[in-house]
Amino acid sequence: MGNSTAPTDAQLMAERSKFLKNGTTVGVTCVPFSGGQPKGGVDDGPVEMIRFGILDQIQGMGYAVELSDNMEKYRSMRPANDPPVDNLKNPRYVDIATRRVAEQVQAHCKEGRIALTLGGDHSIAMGTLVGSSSVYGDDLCVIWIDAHADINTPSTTESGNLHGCPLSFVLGLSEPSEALSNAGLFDWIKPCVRKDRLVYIGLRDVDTGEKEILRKHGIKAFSMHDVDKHGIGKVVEMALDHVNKDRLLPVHMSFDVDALDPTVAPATGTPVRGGLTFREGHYICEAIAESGCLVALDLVEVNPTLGDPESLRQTVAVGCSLVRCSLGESLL
Ligand SMILES: NC(=[NH2+])NCCC[C@H](N)C(=O)O
Ligand SMILES: [Mn+2]
Ligand SMILES: [Mn+2]
Repeated sequence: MGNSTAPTDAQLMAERSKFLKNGTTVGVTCVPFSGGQPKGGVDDGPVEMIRFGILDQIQGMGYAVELSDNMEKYRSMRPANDPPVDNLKNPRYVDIATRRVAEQVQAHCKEGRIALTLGGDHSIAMGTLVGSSSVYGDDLCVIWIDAHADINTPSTTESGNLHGCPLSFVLGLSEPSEALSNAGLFDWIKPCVRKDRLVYIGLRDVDTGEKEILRKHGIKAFSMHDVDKHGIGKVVEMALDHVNKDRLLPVHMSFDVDALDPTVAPATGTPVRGGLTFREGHYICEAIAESGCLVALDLVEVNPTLGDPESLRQTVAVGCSLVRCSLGESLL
């Protein structure tokens, strides 16, 4: 008693608000990019969310908004000739675009802004995680909300779509193949996220090769089965306990809208039945906001061209609302 070295509640509270205080500015990077998978339209995600008013909504919550420029640049980055390397599709396009994302996210994090990235397909997380981890280093915790594990390596991916692979790159799970290194692709991505600081929520469509990877590396995952079994409140608590026991470390949340049930977010490229309800998705975002640890947020895979106008409106609206909740909108 008295001379205990454990931090007091007041110290913990002060530490906890650290990131939020720094983050009174939200640094937004819009990435109209679809090269990580075959369906066009996901590149219209950011502009639809902006049209829906996401930037004004964030400002309305009292944040300053700093918008990275040149969002249209991403479309013009597509190389004229981009044949597959090792079965990976559009490898040069994904390489160059995600490299740009990394620079933009890094710049926001360096300034102490909350880095919000609007996608685009999930391959862009190669860039967002390189960017945030370049500033927060080993401390960075990654909470990946998704129906999919997105942890295929260039040798396990069956589809060759790089939106199914970003985590294997940032975790450094495979040596670059000869073909990739000869082409000089993705050599700028060094292992930058710790395996024990990654946790998933929402999984329900995981490839056989990915299951092996998760098992082999002891990566923690809460599937929809776990959500049903324990309830979302307990699952989020266990997920945070796993990566961030004292709630003192910076958190990067990467939210794939297909984690939600297709009845809640229909306009997305790889929908899977049996997903998170509207409230479960929002609960996760609220709990992360409440932790005060959020330093970076990706909202990806909104594809406004899939489905009817009502599916589009519904998906864009839910995407914007997840972003606002992650920034604390619904906390009292
Ligand atoms: N970000 C996503 N929606 N990823 C879906 C990935 C699906 C599949 N596992 C693949 O690697 O192709
Ligand atoms: Mn997904
Ligand atoms: Mn994903």
